[in-house]
Amino acid sequence: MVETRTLLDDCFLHDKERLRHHEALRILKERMSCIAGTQTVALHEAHGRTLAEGIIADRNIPQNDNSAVDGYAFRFSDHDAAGGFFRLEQRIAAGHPSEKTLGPWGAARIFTGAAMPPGADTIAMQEDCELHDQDGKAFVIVPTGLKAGANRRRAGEDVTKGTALLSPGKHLRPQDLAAIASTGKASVLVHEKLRIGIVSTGDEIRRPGSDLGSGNVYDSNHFLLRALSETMEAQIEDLGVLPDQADVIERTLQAASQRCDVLLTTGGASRGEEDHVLATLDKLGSRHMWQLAIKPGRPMMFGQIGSCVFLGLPGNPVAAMVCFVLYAKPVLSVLGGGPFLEPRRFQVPADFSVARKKPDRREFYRGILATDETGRTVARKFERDGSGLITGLREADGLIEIPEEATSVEHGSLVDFLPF
Ligand SMILES: Nc1nc2c(c(=O)[nH]1)N[C@H]1C(S)=C(S)[C@@H](COP(=O)(O)OP(=O)(O)OC[C@H]3O[C@@H](n4cnc5c(N)ncnc54)[C@H](O)[C@@H]3O)O[C@H]1N2
Ligand code: MOO
Repeated sequence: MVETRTLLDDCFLHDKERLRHHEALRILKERMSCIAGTQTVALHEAHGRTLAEGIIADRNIPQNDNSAVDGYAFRFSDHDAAGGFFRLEQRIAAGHPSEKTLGPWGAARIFTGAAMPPGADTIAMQEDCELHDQDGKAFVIVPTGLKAGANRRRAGEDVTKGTALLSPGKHLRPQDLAAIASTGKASVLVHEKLRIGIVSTGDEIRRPGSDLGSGNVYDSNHFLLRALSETMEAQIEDLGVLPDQADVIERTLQAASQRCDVLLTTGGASRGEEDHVLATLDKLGSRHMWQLAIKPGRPMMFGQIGSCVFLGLPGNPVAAMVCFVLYAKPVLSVLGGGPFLEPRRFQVPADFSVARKKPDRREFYRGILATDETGRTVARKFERDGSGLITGLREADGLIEIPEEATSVEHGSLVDFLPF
């Protein structure tokens, strides 16, 4: 009798037993810590780097009370008695503070950013004032209706002395550099860049610029992963395209693991006998995780060869990018001294529906943000699901995340959107 066998044609049949997304994150969080050293760099070289020291303001910012406008500074309590008629006594430009206290009913010509003279507390904008000359003396007529303290920027109103501005682990953005500069620091302690070796695998893979024979595919993943890694301030080592040969893969990964902090591979993560990356990781090091209950990206693997962290991403480009965003990026951030940088999520109404989704796995669709007829921001789904379709990645603004328990998506229901 011929035995019938249930087809495993749907390779996601066993998602119940697979490691779930949140468990994978827990394992990664538990096992990861900073491995990057530190170095001091000039502030202009610190953009995108990971801060390795805390930044505390050791002075008030701004340092002095100063004017927010070009105009006339006066003592508010003088206004009514003077009938708004002030003697012009001083002229104060930015960078040229005055030590002279305003006399009674006195005013100072003042410019934006200039320190307030002692005694003054309020500034009238020049457009609201009138100049008057009497017996060769200059006066300014200040209108009524201003509030005490108008147009004055207080010392320390941005930051008061002693405030902690930035903590270690911060990925420095342009506005963070502005904040550091405002404290007077010219250099900053940051973490060294991680050395990341990037490997493509597969006999069919060719580098752009070379001829494409029948059955060949250009190496998109190298450029995808390289650029994604560079957003994490990495020092990239291009380990090229390795053939589907166990001995070559073994030799290359073994040697690279001694030089690199992290190895990022793509392809060969699955179970086929031509998929040698998994076997090599098992042989040379240890595997901490493989096969996740997600789509795409299921064959993602994580382990180590010696002290080198190993991130084995699937060969399909969409799966490679999804795995990078979900797992590799937070890991690289932690290794480099930063936080576990999970993607941000916000909820948007779905401008699509899915009649049937398999339970027990988390799915990530390529999502496009659009505006519907009522002006609301909604998420559209790139209509095709294939994990090899770079077009979906190119058109997408981010990923739409559908949780394990969902079995369908209704049009108009709120879905999580993870912007790229
Ligand atoms: N029998 C099964 N087959 C497959 C399974 C499975 O469970 N059972 N899983 C599928 C899933 S899901 C994925 S994802 C892929 C992952 O496979 P690998 O990581 O082993 O990747 P490859 O087989 O080497 O390649 C898959 C696909 O991607 C193309 N590729 C590979 N590298 C690149 C590159 N650098 N640039 C552009 N494209 C690349 C490759 O040509 C293949 O088409 O396995 C499924 N199969
Ligand atoms: O996990 Mo694979 O990602 O779908 O093609």
